[in-house]
Amino acid sequence: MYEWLNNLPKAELHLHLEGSLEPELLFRLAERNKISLPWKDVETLRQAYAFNNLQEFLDLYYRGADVLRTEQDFYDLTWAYLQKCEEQDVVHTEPFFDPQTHTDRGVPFEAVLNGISAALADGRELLGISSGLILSFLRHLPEEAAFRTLEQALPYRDAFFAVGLDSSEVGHPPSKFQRVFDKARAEGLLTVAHAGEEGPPEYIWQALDLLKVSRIDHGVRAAEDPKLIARLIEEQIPLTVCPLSNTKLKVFGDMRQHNILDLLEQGVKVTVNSDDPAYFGGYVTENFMALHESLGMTEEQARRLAQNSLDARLAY
Ligand SMILES: Nc1ncnc2[nH]cnc12
Ligand SMILES: [Zn+2]
Repeated sequence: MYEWLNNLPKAELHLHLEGSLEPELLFRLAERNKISLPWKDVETLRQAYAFNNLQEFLDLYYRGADVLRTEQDFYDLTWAYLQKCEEQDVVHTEPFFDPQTHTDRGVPFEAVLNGISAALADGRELLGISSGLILSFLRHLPEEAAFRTLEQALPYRDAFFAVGLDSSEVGHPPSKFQRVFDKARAEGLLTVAHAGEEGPPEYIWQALDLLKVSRIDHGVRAAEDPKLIARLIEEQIPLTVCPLSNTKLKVFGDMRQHNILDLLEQGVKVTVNSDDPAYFGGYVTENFMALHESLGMTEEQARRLAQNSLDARLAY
């Protein structure tokens, strides 16, 4: 089944480039940039990947991202991810990057964007993988900081097609960023947002009504609100679901409790994605495989999930 799932052409629509930083590359970049790390080796770092919630993960994710300093680092990070895409028949990807994670440490915005963009261009040319980049704001930071990031990014408007919203969800509702997203849409950008990962269904309503998103990232807590589920089905709003992430961050206690196949059978446009594969134990095929092993996902369901991912693309 693994090979069959691996060979299924698919799109990945929820992937944080910083979350694809494998421990081996993290150590190599630390050495290249002469940064000392608190972990003695790759194995010790991997052992630290045990999380009870989103925040515990984010603390380590931001710590890991500190080894990314130069344009070449961002190129290498993105290129390594694209090689995984090639291995797993991901024919199209719409990754996120979090500029504030880097600019707040003094890394120039241009180094981040140019490194990522150059790798995505090579991915298109050398691997035949189409892509579109999403600039994501960190929701635990103030609205003002998101505005500054958008202003900084607008001169490079052609390098990304949408804005997103990620980081610590609870206590930072989409409404906090309504004006920033209004500005982004006025500039012709599309919008997406993480909502209903740890946060309540109300945050999904806000993402739809206030941020006017084209997709919801995660959205699994929509299942608690029948009216919301009816709307997602009626409007065929895609959810970019990340099964391994949800179990590693204890959104679901166990993969056997995951609701993705129930949502699929109800008619919700769900897709399968890896979120932060270096931290959660697998890329997109491993996420499909977990659904097969724990939920009995059939080949027919896998085909529908893969087709949903191709249908839910926003960048061409
Ligand atoms: N799953 C996730 N939720 C929120 N912010 C994130 N940043 C990276 N991964 C994330
Ligand atoms: Zn995410």
